[in-house]
Amino acid sequence: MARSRVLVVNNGTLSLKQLRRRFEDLGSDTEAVDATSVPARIDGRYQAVVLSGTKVRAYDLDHYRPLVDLVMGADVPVLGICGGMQIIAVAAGGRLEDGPQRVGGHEVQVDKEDPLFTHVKPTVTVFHRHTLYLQEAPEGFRSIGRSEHAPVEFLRSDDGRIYGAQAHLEFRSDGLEILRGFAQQFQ
Ligand SMILES: NC(=O)CC[C@H](N)C(=O)O
Repeated sequence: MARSRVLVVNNGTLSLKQLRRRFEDLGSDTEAVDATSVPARIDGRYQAVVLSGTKVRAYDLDHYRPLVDLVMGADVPVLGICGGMQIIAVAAGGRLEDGPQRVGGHEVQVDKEDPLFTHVKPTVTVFHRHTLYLQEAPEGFRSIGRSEHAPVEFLRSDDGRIYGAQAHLEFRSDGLEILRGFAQQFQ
């Protein structure tokens, strides 16, 4: 079977290489583009879209409009990592809170019944590197993971096509197993 192709949107993350590498190890080819030069449509060229983390502290939706239009209109699975999840949440009307800086491994309780978490236990340890966080899932989404720091550690659209993770799943073994759960939805 031909390898699936994942479009990795680089929003300025420090860990683009690791993120691409994880999907390549899981059996997909990856193509990286900057947020400002995403294609207008998927047109069957990619089987999934992954949004990397960011460096910014506020999201100018005009800047991200082409990316948001692509994500919302696509017919393939989407995963937003850290700032990538925040872009999706803000575009859907969510509000980000300013928290203390959080860097390192932290425990998160996840909804085991979701296919994203097929390969992990109900409590995972994942790597965080962020300050902003979501207090509430925006309309059309719900939280499928929470911690003592944030009530929305993982986000899922009501139709199950769009996922978000506040943690950098490209690090730590639980993160990789969650990426495996995501990859199984299109591979
Ligand atoms: N690593 C990231 O993607 C950071 C996201 C966002 N800028 C924050 O500080 O929360």
